[in-house]
Amino acid sequence: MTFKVFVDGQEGTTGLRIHEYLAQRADIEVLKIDADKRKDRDERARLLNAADVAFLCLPDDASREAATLVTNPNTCLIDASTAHRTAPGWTFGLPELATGQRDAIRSAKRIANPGCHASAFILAVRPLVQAGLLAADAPVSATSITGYSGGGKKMIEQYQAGGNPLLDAPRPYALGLAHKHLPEMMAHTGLTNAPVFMPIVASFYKGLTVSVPLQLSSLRAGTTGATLHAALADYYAGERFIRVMPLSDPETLADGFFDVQACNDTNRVDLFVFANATQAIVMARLDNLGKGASGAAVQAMNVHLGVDEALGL
Ligand SMILES: NC(=O)C1=CN([C@@H]2O[C@H](COP(=O)(O)OP(=O)(O)OC[C@H]3O[C@@H](n4cnc5c(N)ncnc54)[C@H](OP(=O)(O)O)[C@@H]3O)[C@@H](O)[C@H]2O)C=CC1
Ligand SMILES: CC(=O)N[C@@H](CCC(=O)OP(=O)(O)O)C(=O)O
Repeated sequence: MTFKVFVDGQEGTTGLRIHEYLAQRADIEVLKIDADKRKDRDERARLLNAADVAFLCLPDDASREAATLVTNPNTCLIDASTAHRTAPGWTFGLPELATGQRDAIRSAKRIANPGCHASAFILAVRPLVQAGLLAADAPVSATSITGYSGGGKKMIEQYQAGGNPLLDAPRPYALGLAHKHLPEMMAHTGLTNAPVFMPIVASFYKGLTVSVPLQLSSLRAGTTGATLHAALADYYAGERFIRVMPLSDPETLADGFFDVQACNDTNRVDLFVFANATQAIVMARLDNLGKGASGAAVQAMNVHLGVDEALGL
């Protein structure tokens, strides 16, 4: 059986990466739009409605517009943008989120995929809230170190043009404390307060790690690093794309330093707990263009179509 797939935004960073995944597949027929028509509303509408699955790899407004163009009840939209991640009628495209999420993705026709920072944060924190180790109203903070491809074509051009010494150093941003991923981070972890979240973009292409610092005394009485680690290991037992790394293991570091790029070119998320007697840091590492975007979108398509979730990478 062959499935027809259209990528709206095929020339963008996420769209191009999805095409690379799809090119390896014998079960997918890619519907291509002519280069000069890629922003033509009628032609996009025609292809969106001809597709079994259409990926939206577009800015938020264009994604919202694309959703209004679909009249074919068979077309399943998988939106990589921020537009629909907490919108009613849309299913969150993170199969590992909770029991039942795969079934929800399988039956949904509107799937909103998580943001890259949000994927890492949610996968690290939700099991701790669900196990009752971290109170839903706890004050949580997080940082994220990300490669510049997370900023899409414009940011990639800036970094690759060279000549701007400001781009040589890591740059914290979203210091208005209102990053666009906060609503999905709250909605899908169960946290009732927005985390204090500071992302940092640095001069490397891709790779991302979210770190969540925790005082053990602020967690459920008696919680240790081992308790946190066991909660994550239990939650993700059997998940092919999630690896819970050994507790506080120096072997997972390179000469004592954490490697933010070690999940690149995979669809994997590595979860870490580093702890001492009083404190812990929970970390989640992924490829922002893999499990953070394009890999996750193809995985959601596979779950929806009921085909093997393997991505061939
Ligand atoms: N990069 C990443 O790591 C991640 C990105 N995302 C999200 O995925 C979406 C796409 O991001 P990304 O690929 O990085 O962005 P890019 O800027 O690299 O690509 C967006 C593409 O959409 C095209 N486009 C813009 N408006 C329209 C329109 N009206 N009709 C058709 N095409 C249009 C652009 O055209 P043109 O080439 O002319 O500019 C561009 O090719 C965004 O919402 C982003 O937030 C999600 C997770 C991670
Ligand atoms: C470096 C950088 O700018 N990264 C982007 C997130 C990329 C991502 O996950 O995308 P969407 O939520 O847009 O889909 C940011 O922090 O806004």
